[in-house]
Amino acid sequence: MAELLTSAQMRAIEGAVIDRGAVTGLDLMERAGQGVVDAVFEEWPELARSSHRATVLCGPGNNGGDGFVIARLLKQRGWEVEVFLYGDPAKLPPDATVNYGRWAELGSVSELRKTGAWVEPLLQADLCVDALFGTGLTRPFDDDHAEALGAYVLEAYNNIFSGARAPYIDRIVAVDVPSGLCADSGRVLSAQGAEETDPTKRSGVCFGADLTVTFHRAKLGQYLGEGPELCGKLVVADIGLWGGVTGAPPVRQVDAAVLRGHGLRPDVGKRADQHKYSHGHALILSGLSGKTGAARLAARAALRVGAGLVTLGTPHAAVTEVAAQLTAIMLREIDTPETLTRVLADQRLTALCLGPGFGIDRAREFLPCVLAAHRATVLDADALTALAEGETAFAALHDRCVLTPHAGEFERLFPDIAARLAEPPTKGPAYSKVDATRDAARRAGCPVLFKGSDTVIASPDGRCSVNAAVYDRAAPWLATAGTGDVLAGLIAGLLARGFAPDHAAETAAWLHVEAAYSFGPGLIAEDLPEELPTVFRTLGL
Ligand SMILES: NC(=O)C1=CN([C@@H]2O[C@H](COP(=O)(O)OP(=O)(O)OC[C@H]3O[C@@H](n4cnc5c(N)ncnc54)[C@H](O)[C@@H]3O)[C@@H](O)[C@H]2O)[C@@H](O)CC1
Ligand SMILES: Nc1ncnc2c1ncn2[C@@H]1O[C@H](COP(=O)(O)OP(=O)(O)O)[C@@H](O)[C@H]1O
Ligand SMILES: [K+]
Repeated sequence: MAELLTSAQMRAIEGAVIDRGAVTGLDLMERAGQGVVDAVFEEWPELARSSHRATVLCGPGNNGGDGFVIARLLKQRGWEVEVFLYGDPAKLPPDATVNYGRWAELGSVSELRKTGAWVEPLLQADLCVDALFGTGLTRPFDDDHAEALGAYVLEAYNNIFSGARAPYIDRIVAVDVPSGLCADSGRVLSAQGAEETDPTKRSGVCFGADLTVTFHRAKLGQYLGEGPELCGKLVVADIGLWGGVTGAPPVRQVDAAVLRGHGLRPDVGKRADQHKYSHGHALILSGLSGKTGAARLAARAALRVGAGLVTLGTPHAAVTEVAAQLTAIMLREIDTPETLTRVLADQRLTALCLGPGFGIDRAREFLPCVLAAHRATVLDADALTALAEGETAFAALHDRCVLTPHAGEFERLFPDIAARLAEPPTKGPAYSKVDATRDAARRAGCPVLFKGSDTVIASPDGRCSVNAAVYDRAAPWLATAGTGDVLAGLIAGLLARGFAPDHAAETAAWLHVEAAYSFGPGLIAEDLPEELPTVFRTLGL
């Protein structure tokens, strides 16, 4: 189980190990610098074969200290190295001061000025080392430097609005975090109101990288928001620290190990002595005629993920349409909330799914009855919109519900939280999608799965995980109509099987991306459930 750390958690882990006298900050800085050099040669083996030219940009804190170590290690290999410092050498923290001194015996340090004298060497370098700011970034670049950096970053190499990159610098490695990116939120810090005077400052300035080498554990901001794109590729270097987060629940990265813990074991959690009713019965409520596709997708996903039985609760007018397209999935006519209440008297129905293609008016009508049933329930799509309208319905949410909003639905459900998340981040650590989802889950009293390529799942007690489809798990072809309905169905199927709501959400989100990744480009929503058997087999589940 991988924990994703905040800056404060990383500092606490480092501090605890140093306090025990097991290692010094200087040792850690040396290992960090070495870790970056090793990762650079691993990524670009051509650089290891002979000496080259590097420009190292150092900042005023320990990130800059790492930069001085890297400069020295490269110089010792015969490289031509130019070092620029942003800040006053007299104000460097102690370990960075030591490494500044060690470097000063080998080469000079120029001031990183607004004049941009550093831009020319940077353009000619084979490697640019960004050691300006790491986990200590607390505010956006100061105006004068932002001007120089901004002009350069935006125009010459990394246009963060269009994502276009000019091919000026071959290789940029970020030490720990791309400078300008908040390590906790994955957001680029920007000056308040800057966009009013200068549109190029709207998203702030960040030094995007081809490779980011972080230490001990990945940081949250490397998996959220703009983080993955700006990090390029992410490598975690072991610098001999140990220990994890204490106190508050850590944010975990969902992975196969987490899933096994949730019950998705080699037999997919099923035993030979069990029968279909041992694996639960999911009821997916379908929309009206012409709108039944979403619920059918969800139902198929629920069945594929292992629910013993799946029934589509279908309005009378849509029965023929739905019946024509079902085989293993069962059908039950449900026209009114009263009928639903009668159907739910059968306690073998272990999970419900309301929302996909259901229609907002009908969702409004059915929601009270669905919530009153106190079953494990996924609320998605139209059910979320209906939920956002009524305080009574919201108050009826219980801890066996799972809410699965995309950004638009999240804004409708939690307007104040969404507004806070939308504010330009001017200070680090900035309010993040993790913070927002945790706040939402606390208010709702049930797990919330906030969708996106950086899906966040939070529970009311603060437990939280991230299922990010980024780096080597990127599956942008998931952004196609109906994939959200499949996700709702996967959660419903797992709830039916008895998974706890947060475990069902995590497991479903992970399988959803695995299935998309396994299928590849060209994917449409229908393909996702059909890809699950391959995913299970590949994983040895
Ligand atoms: N925590 C750890 O265990 C380790 C940390 N190391 C390095 O230390 C870094 C953290 O060091 P620091 O906490 O000193 O933080 P940073 O080096 O990231 O920067 C903090 C300094 O920059 C200033 N600052 C922040 N935002 C600024 C802005 N916009 N303009 C001008 N100045 C600004 C702060 O006032 C402070 O002086 C990590 O990112 C990593 O590179 C490594 O040496 C290895 C171990
Ligand atoms: N770029 C992306 N990378 C990975 N997953 C994505 C991306 N864009 C969307 N998704 C996922 O696809 C699904 C889309 O759901 P949703 O927006 O509800 O669509 P729909 O209503 O059409 O089913 C979500 O699970 C979301 O996390
Ligand atoms: K950096």
